[in-house]
Amino acid sequence: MSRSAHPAGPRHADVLPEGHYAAPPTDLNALDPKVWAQTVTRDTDGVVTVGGVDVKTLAAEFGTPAYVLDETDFRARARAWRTAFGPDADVFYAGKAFLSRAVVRWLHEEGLNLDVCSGGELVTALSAGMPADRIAFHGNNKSEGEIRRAVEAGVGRIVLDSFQEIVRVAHIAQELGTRQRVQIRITVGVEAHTHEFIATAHEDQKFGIPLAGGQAAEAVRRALQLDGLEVIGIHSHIGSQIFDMSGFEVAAHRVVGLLKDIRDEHGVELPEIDLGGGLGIAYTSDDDPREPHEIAKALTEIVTRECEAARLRTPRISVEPGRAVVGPTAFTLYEVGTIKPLDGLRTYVSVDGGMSDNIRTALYDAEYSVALVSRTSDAEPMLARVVGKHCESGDIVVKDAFLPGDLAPGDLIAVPATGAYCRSMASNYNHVLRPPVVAVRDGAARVIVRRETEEDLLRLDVG
Ligand SMILES: Cc1ncc(COP(=O)(O)O)c(C=O)c1O
Ligand SMILES: N[C@@H](CCCC[NH3+])C(=O)O
Repeated sequence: MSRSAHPAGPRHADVLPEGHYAAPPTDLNALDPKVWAQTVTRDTDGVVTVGGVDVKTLAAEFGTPAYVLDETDFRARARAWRTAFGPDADVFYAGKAFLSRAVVRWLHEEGLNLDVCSGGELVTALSAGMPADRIAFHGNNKSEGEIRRAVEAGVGRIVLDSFQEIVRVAHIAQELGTRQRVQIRITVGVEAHTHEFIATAHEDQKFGIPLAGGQAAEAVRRALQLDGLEVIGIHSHIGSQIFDMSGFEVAAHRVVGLLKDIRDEHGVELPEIDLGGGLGIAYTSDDDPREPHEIAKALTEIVTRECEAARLRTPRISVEPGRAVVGPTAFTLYEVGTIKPLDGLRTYVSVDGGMSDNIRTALYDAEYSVALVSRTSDAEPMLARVVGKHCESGDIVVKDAFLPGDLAPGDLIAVPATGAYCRSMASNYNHVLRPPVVAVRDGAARVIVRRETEEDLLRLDVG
């Protein structure tokens, strides 16, 4: 394919981006290990490889767009979380970030538990052999059918999210002649420093039961009276993509405060607390996430200290990382299509996917980086915006990016750190087919979620 050269992008002061892309990086061919999966490298010929397979081969074999997942990295991160928390704590991978049967098997093998939040996630987990007692079932509006299925399967815990659900789950468990282990999700009133749509511990929102006004204490009071429930602990999840540990500190303080009140009122020391997920990852080189061992140490110390002060036995801690396990392990591989330089503004680089495979930029103003991966280039950087093929001007994948000025149709570019909440929130908008997930390891690539086909679309449309 011929390469049409494009002018080195505009430098108009008004359009220069803030933050990560305020200035072009010194080397556009460099791949920052902070944002790329562990086994990603550039070959001597300039082509990027992952797990020993180069992206040109992947594109030829599986097509584009495709999510390319580094299995070695996924397993390493899962293991790092497991090891960091040790045998006296539990790590529940949050399946909402990305779930497939292969992933469930890897998690099982690496000793993690699983958090699911719908019947669909539950059936995926069970069908891939995750033992039911290692599954936690979440959700603010679980249907009776979902609850029944979870109780029948014998899930390790159901996380109760409302007063109505306390009664509903107790009733179903009794009907099925069992006692369901439950945690009660509370909102501790923390303002997590993250996007408004993904903060979940302030009181004015749909998740959990507020600690404020004694509502959480009342929920525990009611749950303890019901024969169908075994209350094992309190759950708090403060939000997502969080770097600052102070929110967790406040949350732990307030959860332990509730445990103390429960002990004082009922003479019961609940044996478990779950501090949720939400740990941030690097989407760009400006982000500095903490390692699992640092997080484990910090959380364990906070809970132990708070419990000592309250004269409580330290409960078993669990956490639910999703993004921090899978997010960095995948990139989205796109083929460049139309390139449109707009004088004095920027160059629009269209790819063969878009908001249907990554809604996060449109939804949360998320920042991503991007690189040319099918070759290297010494061309001048151009200020670009990577956009999709949807009928929507907000269909932006990477808002501000510097790409080489000689970028051309047919080049492959990749957006790293798309392992979490991209495939799982993918849509069929404009009847665009959802991309496959290709897992790569030790020189071999295999599809773990296949590409949607036109037949799939037509099969759903029953006329
Ligand atoms: C209850 C619960 N646990 C865990 C998670 C996983 O969050 P993250 O992927 O940010 O770790 C979420 C999503 O924010 C959640 O709602
Ligand atoms: N889906 C969100 C996070 C919400 C997580 C679920 N509570 C994201 O992409 O960041």
